[in-house]
Amino acid sequence: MTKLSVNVNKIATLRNARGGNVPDLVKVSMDIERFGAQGITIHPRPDERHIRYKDARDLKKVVKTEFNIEGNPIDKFVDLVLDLRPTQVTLVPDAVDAITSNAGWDTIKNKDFLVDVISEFKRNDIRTSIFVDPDLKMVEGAKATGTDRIELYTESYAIEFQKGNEKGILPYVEAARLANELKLGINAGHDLSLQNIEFFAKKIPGLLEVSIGHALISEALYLGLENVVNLYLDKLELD
Ligand SMILES: CC(=O)[C@@H](O)[C@H](O)COP(=O)(O)O
Ligand SMILES: NCC(=O)COP(=O)(O)O
Repeated sequence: MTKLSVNVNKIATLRNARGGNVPDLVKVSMDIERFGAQGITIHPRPDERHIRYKDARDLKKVVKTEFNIEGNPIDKFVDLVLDLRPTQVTLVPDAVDAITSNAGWDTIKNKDFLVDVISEFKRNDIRTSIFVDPDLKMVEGAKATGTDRIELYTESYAIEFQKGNEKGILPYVEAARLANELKLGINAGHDLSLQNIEFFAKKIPGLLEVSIGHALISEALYLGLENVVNLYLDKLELD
């Protein structure tokens, strides 16, 4: 079975828009676990525009399922992860000013760096995953870094699926087959949604975990809006 780890970055984005604590990230994360999700993912970025480093510390105290912290392993991030020891760290090579993650690692060019940082996390009993495009050379390169898992970067699959092109899955199937042969665990994420997740999970052999945030939180809004609008209307029916 594939585990669902919910990325709560967008809850923090909404909270930060007003400066208070609504919605309460810790409560929402605990509720998400209560509703059955098997993990909570956060991706603190250097500018802390959504998840703050303090959020990571607060969540560590309450998350009972798998806690996955994603990010570019700059010193500050590495220190945070070594201090909190989440279940899993996912290394993502994003630029400081990236709007969102937009590429996987070049696991060949960055091999020495990745070997160092991954071995440090593994010495501390933290499972490692690295974000990669569905490219066989990058999957082979990932194996050479010593990582436990890869996270397949699914944006191009999501774009192709949206256009009705199911063949967009093919590079992912090939990459997953190779990862299975190499005994690398397989995670996946980015732009997965209620529309495209079922086909992806059905086609990818050995898919261990998906982390989903942007679409899932948006879908929660859409699917909850009618209920909430009606709750307000009930309150306003005063006579
Ligand atoms: C690695 C990945 O694809 C996600 O972590 C994504 O980058 C979410 O980050 P944002 O919420 O900042 O877009
Ligand atoms: N690792 C991917 C992730 O955590 C969520 O990505 P997205 O669903 O917000 O695109």
